[in-house]
Amino acid sequence: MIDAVGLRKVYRLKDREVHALDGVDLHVRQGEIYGVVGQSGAGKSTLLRCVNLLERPTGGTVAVDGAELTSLSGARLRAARRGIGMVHQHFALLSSRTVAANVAFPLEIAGASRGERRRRVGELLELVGLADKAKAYPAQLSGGQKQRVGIARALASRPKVLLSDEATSALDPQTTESILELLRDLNRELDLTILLITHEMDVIKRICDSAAIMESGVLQESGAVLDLLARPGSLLARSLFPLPATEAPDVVALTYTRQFDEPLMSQLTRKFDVDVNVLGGAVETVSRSSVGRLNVQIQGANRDAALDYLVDKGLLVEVPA
Ligand SMILES: Nc1ncnc2c1ncn2[C@@H]1O[C@H](COP(=O)(O)OP(=O)(O)OP(=O)(O)O)[C@@H](O)[C@H]1O
Repeated sequence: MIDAVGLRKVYRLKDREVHALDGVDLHVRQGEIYGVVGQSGAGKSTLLRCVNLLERPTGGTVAVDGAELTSLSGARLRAARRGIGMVHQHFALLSSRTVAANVAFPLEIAGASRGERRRRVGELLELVGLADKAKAYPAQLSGGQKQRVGIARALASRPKVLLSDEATSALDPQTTESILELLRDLNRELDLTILLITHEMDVIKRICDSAAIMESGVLQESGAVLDLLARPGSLLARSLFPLPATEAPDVVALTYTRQFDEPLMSQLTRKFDVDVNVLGGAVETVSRSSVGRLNVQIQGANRDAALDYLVDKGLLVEVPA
């Protein structure tokens, strides 16, 4: 749905150049939620702005829903952009307009009739759970409600793709949770493809199907979240499930990305006569799958056979960092 190839963006300042994007390949599939995570200055916002051509990349190509945006300009680019909605960290609402008028704004620009606008705004406010706030002004809303208005406005022109620029980072944890749930619901109900940028690992854990880790204008790793977690040395695994440092002997870091019906640890003890001691880690639901990453001390004469058994069962067995 989104294919960016070899994206580069260079800002030329008086005394130096900033390579904000340094050869980014990004492939977002139809209907998925894709999260790009990285620290401040990594290039996330630049990437988002280059995907919808709010900024023209210095090099590379961007195609969204089959249209190569980098080869378009003027009216044709504006038309293609209507298929891409965007939500912002600080909501970007017009304070002098009511909630309904904010949501209607892109429809006015697109030349929709008054009746059409009224009908569509009603549908959109219903969709984001704000049907009773149509006549309120932004200043009368909570942060979460403002973001719901931002999302309704972004969906006004029925885009297939939604770009989210840190949509939850100005919100408290509970409100964040409800906005993430809304994004997940919209993704499923409308088959909406969502590309979001965030510095919060939790956002990746909660709603993303795929993810990329960005640093210094480069995607360091990218792919389906569960595939990345199962990869040896995965940065995403280390960031989502940090394991405490340990000095204890014979410890392995175990990662698994599915639920096991059998009690693996007690099987190990029984089958191989080893001592098993879970020292730390976490088990959580990620991408609708049970994911565990644990530091486990395994000791005994048959330790190697026990580790081979875990590998055969599909667990990733690593020496902890
Ligand atoms: N208009 C601009 N002119 C010059 N440099 C810029 C411009 N926009 C971004 N940069 C630089 O490009 C790099 C990437 O910035 P970008 O805002 O994309 O990062 P980010 O990961 O989104 O960070 P944050 O989370 O803080 O927004 C930074 O070094 C930034 O200073």
